[in-house]
Amino acid sequence: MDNEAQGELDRRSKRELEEGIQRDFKRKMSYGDYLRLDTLLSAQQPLSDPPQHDELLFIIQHQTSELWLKLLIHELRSARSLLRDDELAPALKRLARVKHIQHTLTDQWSVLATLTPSEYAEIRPFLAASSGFQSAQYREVEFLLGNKNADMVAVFAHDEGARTALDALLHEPSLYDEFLAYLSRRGYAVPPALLDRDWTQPYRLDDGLVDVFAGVYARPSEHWGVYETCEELVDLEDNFQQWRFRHLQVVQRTIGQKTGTGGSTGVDFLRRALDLTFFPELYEVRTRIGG
Ligand code: HEM
Ligand SMILES: N[C@@H](CC(=O)c1ccccc1NC=O)C(=O)O
Repeated sequence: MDNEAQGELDRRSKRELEEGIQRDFKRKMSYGDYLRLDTLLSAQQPLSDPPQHDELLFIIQHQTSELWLKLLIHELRSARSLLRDDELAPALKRLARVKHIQHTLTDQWSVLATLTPSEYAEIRPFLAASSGFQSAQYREVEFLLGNKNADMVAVFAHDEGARTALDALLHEPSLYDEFLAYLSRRGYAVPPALLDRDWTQPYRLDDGLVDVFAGVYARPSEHWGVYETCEELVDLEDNFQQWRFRHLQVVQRTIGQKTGTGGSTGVDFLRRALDLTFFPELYEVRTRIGG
């Protein structure tokens, strides 16, 4: 083999590091420093005894979900505040990202679905009374989207930070409330009762608002930005329901009809969440379209 051929083989088996590549991080911030990986990667503390191989999967599935929920909250808060400032296009940009995060959250169920009922049964006793029902960030997302339920706040009495954050959101307008206020400022005939209501109460369908949306959907080209936002919101609700449904399927295949560690009936309780709707008028208007 000639030298050139030898060199080509070398290049294919090992990549030489370039001169300029940084190697000394004694006095410089490294990748791990910036991302606080020491903290992040020391937060997986399995409890099973004897150690169960699959507990790390269970922990990481939840921790990654909580990280994505953190970003969802960040984006939803920003979208809500942009709407408040009449910045519709930037708000829509935020919602586009929200939808991708939701897809990631839903797709990652397939990883946990590899956990068999027998494997999960080895971990479950160590979970005690803890449950995803106690996810503060999940409730924050629900509140931001408008699924207000004051009873949820008491679940966080043990965690002052979480309780305060959730209680604040309970008292604030949701993303949908801000959209309705935006519509009103733009001259749409949003019923006044929707613009000045008790934000802590669950949102209830309003026929007058269905009329407003019926006008938008009858002539999309005359209401393009609003029409587009309506459809983005429907995508968000659709995605949220897909997550709920995948959760339900994974719960069904791992614990069947068992009651939950959080104290609920389990699958039956979770199935009732599929009846919840964030934006009822945007679904109701569909029955009316096209006569
Ligand atoms: C083997 C996997 C899982 C099982 C068997 C399971 C089971 C359950 C059950 C039975 C409930 C009802 C509350 C209770 O009584 O405990 C519940 C609620 C919940 N779980 Fe899971 N879960 C699993 C994985 C996850 C994951 C990965 C997440 C992601 C963060 C999650 C988030 C939630 C949330 C947010 C609720 C509250 C839902 C609601 O209020 O409608 N769960 N889970
Ligand atoms: N509720 C689940 C337990 C559970 O899944 C869980 C427990 C601790 C931390 C997160 C959990 N995930 C979702 O509910 C069960 O009843 O098996």
